[in-house]
Amino acid sequence: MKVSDFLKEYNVKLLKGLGQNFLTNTHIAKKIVERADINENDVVLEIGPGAGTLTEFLVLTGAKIIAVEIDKRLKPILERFNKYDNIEIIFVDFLKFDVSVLPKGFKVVANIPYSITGMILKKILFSDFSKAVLMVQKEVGDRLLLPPGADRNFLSVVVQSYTMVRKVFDVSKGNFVPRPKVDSVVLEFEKTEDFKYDIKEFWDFVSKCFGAKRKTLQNNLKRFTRIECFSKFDLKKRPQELENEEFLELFETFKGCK
Ligand SMILES: C[S@@+](CC[C@H](N)C(=O)[O-])C[C@H]1O[C@@H](n2cnc3c(N)ncnc32)[C@H](O)[C@@H]1O
Repeated sequence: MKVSDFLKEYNVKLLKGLGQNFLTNTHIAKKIVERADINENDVVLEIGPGAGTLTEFLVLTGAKIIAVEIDKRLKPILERFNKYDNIEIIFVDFLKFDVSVLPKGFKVVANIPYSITGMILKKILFSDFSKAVLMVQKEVGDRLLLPPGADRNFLSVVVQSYTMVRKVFDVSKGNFVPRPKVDSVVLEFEKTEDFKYDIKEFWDFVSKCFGAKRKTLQNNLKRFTRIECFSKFDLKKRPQELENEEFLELFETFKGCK
């Protein structure tokens, strides 16, 4: 059955506030799932299965699928997966879901609700995931990939420092119901083994460095640390101009500066 048929049959009106633009193109869903390179020993988290377009392909991989959906109205539509024993659908707000119950190295595949992208990324990055294939709003995804000098934000720095992040493909508005105002992009994040810091501390540090993006590093740093420690850096630069490696050096210096 098509997504629109499910919605009609179960009389579900999609809610903008929950980012409910459901993917209708099954070729795209298949390609997203293939990109995650899933085998039957994997545990895969899906955030927001919606009407189950991605879930259909996830469940066929034979991996253990944990799908976390906030909207209980979708229960009757998702009940068709009850016939599989490798899927568990949990109706709860993902932001309140305890990801520590998932085994180390779990994967994430999701077309996420765009209004909470930052919070979802934070939760994934702070978890024991190994790889995530996520559809996000195109503008947000493209910004995550920006190199130094461009209009990037603290999330671009954190994500590029902590993971190998790559663009998979663009997805245009016409592939969803209802049709959203924005285009989308699928990104792949692979955790790198060589990041030697505490990701939570690094996230906090980079976010503070970008506190006032238009201001110099000096002006940002002096609000929360002793500026004398950073004499070897060019603090006249703005945070978005720094190379990722420079941010790591800056963080190293910050840690030694307390
Ligand atoms: C963009 S839709 C994607 C639906 C489906 N995966 C697809 O690709 O068609 C986002 C989904 O996330 C769900 N959602 C929104 N906020 C959520 C939250 N905090 N926790 C879990 N699911 C959420 C929505 O109800 C919706 O099903």
